[in-house]
Amino acid sequence: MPAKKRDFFYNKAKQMGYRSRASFKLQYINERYEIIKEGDTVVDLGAAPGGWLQVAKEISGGTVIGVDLQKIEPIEGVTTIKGDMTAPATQEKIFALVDRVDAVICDAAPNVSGNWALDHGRSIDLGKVALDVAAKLLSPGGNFVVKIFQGDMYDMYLNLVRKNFAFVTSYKSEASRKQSAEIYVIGKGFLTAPVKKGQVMEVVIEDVGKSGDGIARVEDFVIFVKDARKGQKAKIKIDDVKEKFAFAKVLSE
Ligand SMILES: C[S@@+](CC[C@H](N)C(=O)[O-])C[C@H]1O[C@@H](n2cnc3c(N)ncnc32)[C@H](O)[C@@H]1O
Repeated sequence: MPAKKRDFFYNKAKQMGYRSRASFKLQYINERYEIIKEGDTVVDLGAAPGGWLQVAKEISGGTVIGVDLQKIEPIEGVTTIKGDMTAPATQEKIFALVDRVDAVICDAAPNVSGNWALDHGRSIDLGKVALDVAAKLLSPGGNFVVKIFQGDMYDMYLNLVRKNFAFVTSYKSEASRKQSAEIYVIGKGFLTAPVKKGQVMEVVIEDVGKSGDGIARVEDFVIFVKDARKGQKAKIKIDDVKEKFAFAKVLSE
């Protein structure tokens, strides 16, 4: 972006009380794709200094959580976590605050080394973590935005997102530098399994297969239940979820 235009966005952000030019990117994305709606719960990964958090809070007015390696100066009504989004301990802190969310947004960027292949790889790694966190947190139909530095793994990443969302597109905002290869991948309509790992639920065992595992169904979703009897009304705990299947154990009857 020419310096003049960059200054324009910088000054506009300052005038409007936004912490970064990046605020406008999320505004543009949301105007076009309605990622965040009023009342939504939103998790923002790589959120410092907080420009996206300010916009997310303005739009949703609901629960908004921001995570970053850097400390984020307080924003009214927004909860922040200082930590590495790739670390399980940080992710646990998010999961402890919210059960399901409507949108996961991620503008995280690796420290740029100048070696494009390396920076691209690191950006893809962050993008995969963001997708993983989104898959654990999003409600069915939830939305996702993630920044990626383009490169040869971009198509592979886009396909990963496609597997998880009903509608996937990409967007390069005007506020992004023209020559930069950063792009926002947008996923709408999270396709989720109706059960989650760790969930305890009651099911009726429809049948017992040759393996000895009982089969229960929730919507189109098949749950294999260890040591179950046909016709049994079983209280089960989901151990694992893989694509269209889950694996579970019967809890005490
Ligand atoms: C472009 S800035 C985000 C700007 C933000 N969207 C805004 O509007 O203010 C990218 C952020 O990603 C963060 N980041 C990079 N790697 C991270 C990681 N592993 N965990 C958490 N944050 C990370 C950086 O610290 C940096 O603050």
